[in-house]
Amino acid sequence: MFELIQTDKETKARRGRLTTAHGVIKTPIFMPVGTQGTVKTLHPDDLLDLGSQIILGNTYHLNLRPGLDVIRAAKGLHQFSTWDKPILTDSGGFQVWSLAKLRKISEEGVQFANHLDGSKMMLSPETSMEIQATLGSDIAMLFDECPPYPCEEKYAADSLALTTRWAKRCKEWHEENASKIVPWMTEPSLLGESPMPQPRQLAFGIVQGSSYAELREQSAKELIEIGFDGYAVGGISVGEPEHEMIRAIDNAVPHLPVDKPRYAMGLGTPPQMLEMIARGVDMFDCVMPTRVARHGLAFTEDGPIHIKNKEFEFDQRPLTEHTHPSVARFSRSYIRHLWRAKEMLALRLLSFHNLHFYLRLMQQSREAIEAGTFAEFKDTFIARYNSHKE
Ligand SMILES: CNc1nc2cc(C(=O)NN)ccc2[nH]1
Repeated sequence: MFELIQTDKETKARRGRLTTAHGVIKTPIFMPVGTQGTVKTLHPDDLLDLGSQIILGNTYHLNLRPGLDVIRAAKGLHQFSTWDKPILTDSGGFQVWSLAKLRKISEEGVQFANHLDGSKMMLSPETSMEIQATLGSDIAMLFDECPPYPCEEKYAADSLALTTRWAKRCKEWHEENASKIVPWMTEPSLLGESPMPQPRQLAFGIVQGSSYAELREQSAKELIEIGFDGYAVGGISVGEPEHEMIRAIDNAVPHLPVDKPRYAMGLGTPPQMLEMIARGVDMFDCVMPTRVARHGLAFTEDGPIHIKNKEFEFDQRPLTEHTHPSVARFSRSYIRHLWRAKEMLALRLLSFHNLHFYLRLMQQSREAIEAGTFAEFKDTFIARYNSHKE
């Protein structure tokens, strides 16, 4: 599944290829987030124009709305959304913690009041994996407990022990049932040409352990013992300071197998991603590029800019000199006008631009690793990006 192509000499950065049923993914990679089956404001063709190789969907949201019957009738999320390249689905572990109310965690799973109408729902290792199999994602994430930050060591230890027991149940359910439920496994014609000899849904483990080094190591080792196609570092980007986030990666990644992908969940800013790539992380997902676009923020090589600022009133330059041609044709002055006039095109242009910025940064990182210049690329990019910080 994962071929490690090259490891940088000065850092732990690496270049790889992850083969999934719907396509081969070049890493390091950023995954645009399509929580409810769409990357907000963008058409699947926009994502192809941007060079997006894989997008993320959320089990919690899609199970809640439109619900499994609708997804099943459409023969899975690829058919439903018409995105026919790879999809990774998160398991709902994080959303239950961050979104739902009145959570009751038991050995069985998590009971909660959903964020839409407050009615009671339940997610368990088995139901989460069944939802992900019905969605037919290429990569399914195990159902875990994402501990709050900060939390006591005892809580973190008990939580990771639960996550490990749940990981076993996820793996058992997945091995037994995925091939009978994943639409493109029960009906191979849905998949067509695939780079995978025996196309199957991959399953990734999620390392927890909060901010405790020995717990992160323990979680990694227990998940490796169970055996997954890739390993995510979870329970990060949950409100902890940046140095804690980086420490969590330092405490987990060295214990993960070199020949499997590492995925930092829910992360992060351009500098944070480069720091993580230097530590051997291969995959990222974050709502930031599309979410901050909706707040009028555009990423640039000199740090983010708020397009509504007066300084751009007469600025005839494009958002950045390397932005996508379909955005470069518009001036900052025009996009500022659209934003202030509450024109929907502003949201689309800023979302498109920010995703392009993130995906181009990954492309530049892959090229720098290949050229053996990643350390210099990282330091130069971060220095310029932070130089304009007030
Ligand atoms: C935006 N921050 C953020 N942190 C995350 C953590 C997880 C996790 O631990 N899943 N089990 C998932 C998505 C996340 N997004």
